[in-house]
Amino acid sequence: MIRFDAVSKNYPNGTTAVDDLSLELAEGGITVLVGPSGCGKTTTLRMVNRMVEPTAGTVSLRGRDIRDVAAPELRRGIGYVIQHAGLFPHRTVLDNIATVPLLLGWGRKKARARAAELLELVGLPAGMAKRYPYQLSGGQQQRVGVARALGADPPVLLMDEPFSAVDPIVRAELQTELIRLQKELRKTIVFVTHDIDEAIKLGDNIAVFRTGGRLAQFDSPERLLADPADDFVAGFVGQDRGIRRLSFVDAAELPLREGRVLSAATPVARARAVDEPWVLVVDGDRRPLGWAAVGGLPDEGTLADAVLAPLGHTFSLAGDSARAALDAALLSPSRLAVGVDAQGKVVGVADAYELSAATSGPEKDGPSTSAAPSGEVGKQGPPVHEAGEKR
Ligand SMILES: Nc1ncnc2c1ncn2[C@@H]1O[C@H](COP(=O)(O)OP(=O)(O)OP(=O)(O)O)[C@@H](O)[C@H]1O
Repeated sequence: MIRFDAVSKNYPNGTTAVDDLSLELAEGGITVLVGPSGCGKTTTLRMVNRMVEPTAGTVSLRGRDIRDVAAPELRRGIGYVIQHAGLFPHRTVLDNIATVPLLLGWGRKKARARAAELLELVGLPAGMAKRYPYQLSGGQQQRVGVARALGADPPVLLMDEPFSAVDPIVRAELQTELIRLQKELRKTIVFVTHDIDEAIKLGDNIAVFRTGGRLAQFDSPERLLADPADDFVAGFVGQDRGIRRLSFVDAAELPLREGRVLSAATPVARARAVDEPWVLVVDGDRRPLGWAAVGGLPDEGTLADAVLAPLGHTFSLAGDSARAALDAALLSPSRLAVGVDAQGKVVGVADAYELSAATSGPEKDGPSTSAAPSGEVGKQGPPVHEAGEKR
């Protein structure tokens, strides 16, 4: 766990880069520092590995004041990834990745074996090992940068706008890759970005800074979207936060109706009795076949005789979010979304209005239950801000 206690950084020219920051970053989670240019994100990050020394206050790592640890020793436990990867141009990919193990005196063979392992871990083919950085794309270089930072398996990873220099598609791939890696590695990651969407996608917790190096809000992405602390945070989070909040609501929690789901063997008279403009027709196994417009049903027979409108997308109750459900409803001819279980069998349907009610989600003023890091907080000295707390 990384903790900032009343930390400030003032430069001799009078700039306050970070102003009285108290913050506790959860172990094994991704904390994103986000905010407009010049708000002190990089300075905050660099105070963790002593590239920048605070003017006031204390930074501690797992309960130990980092000033008590010699900088080289401290940095052995902290990987560092920067924009443009910062690879050594005259060294091969493999030697770049092996840099830290070699510095630690692992011996060439062991260091290279570790580097080959890491190359695979970050999703690059073994054939790239002998290339030089200029022979790689920007996205591949960033992957090598991540592999190099993981060289000595450090528990902490500092990432300073690592994906900012690549195009949006590669950037999305790298973000997904980082989420995959993190599931496996459980590092304590501090990630700087000025992109709120990246912050929301990656962060277990997000610290939003305002100009002048002041913390505006520290919260989980869900809470940030649901309850921004003030107009600055609301403006920074963006206009469509209502829709984006739905990404954090599990589709399994949505209210579904079963009455509008009828088997193909149902007589049309019974379908009319449902008194809804559309019914969903399913087969004997509850697999969806399509939509029947009740006004257009034949006079007699069963729903098997009806002309069905195409089903559109379904959403899965075993893994999708409410956002996928709302999308399915908006694209459906019936404006209803079809929820299926892991086997693809229909559980029920929900309309767009009911789905949008899911945005009323978590309580407005209570503390976050999903992401607040635990630990000894605020026992002495100034209050330390945990995720979920309003400033
Ligand atoms: N060595 C320095 N001397 C004087 N001022 C500095 C120094 N380093 C940073 N600053 C100032 O401190 C403030 C915070 O800088 P920092 O790089 O931490 O911001 P940032 O939020 O990471 O910005 P960006 O998103 O543009 O990278 C800025 O006003 C910057 O100009």
